[in-house]
Amino acid sequence: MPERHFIRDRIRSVGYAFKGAWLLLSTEGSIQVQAGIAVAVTVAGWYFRISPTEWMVQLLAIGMVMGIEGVNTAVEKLADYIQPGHDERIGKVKDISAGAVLLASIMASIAGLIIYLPRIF
Ligand SMILES: Nc1ncnc2c1ncn2[C@@H]1O[C@H](COP(=O)(O)OP(=O)(O)OP(=O)(O)O)[C@@H](O)[C@H]1O
Repeated sequence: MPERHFIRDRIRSVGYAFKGAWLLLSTEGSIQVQAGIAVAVTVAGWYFRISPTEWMVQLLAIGMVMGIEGVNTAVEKLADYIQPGHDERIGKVKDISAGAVLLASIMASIAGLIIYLPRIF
């Protein structure tokens, strides 16, 4: 029964993904800081009664930053496994991966300023 296998395999994949998300959140300092910021802006969203559109932007920004941080963490771990010693190419791969997190974080911060600055000042 290929359909049954398909569904069972998808459920198993979601289980692995939850396991990975928990591993990320419980062991990685960078994502824990981002999770803390996510909680803070969620509280701010309730406090300032932001609009449904602003909620969508905020939630997408949180997901974008934390998602890219997760991929960056995976790239770093894979890089360390492939090359535990010093290697210029590995350094570049890690820099680019960290740069992706930085770009997402800058854009998310600007979106946050657009939402909250008019409410604070
Ligand atoms: N094997 C390596 N070869 C060359 N340069 C490296 C190597 N590992 C790390 N680097 C350089 O050091 C920087 C930091 O790497 P590191 O793996 O410590 O990342 P990090 O962002 O500090 O990660 P974390 O704090 O989550 O462990 C990289 O962006 C890269 O420039």
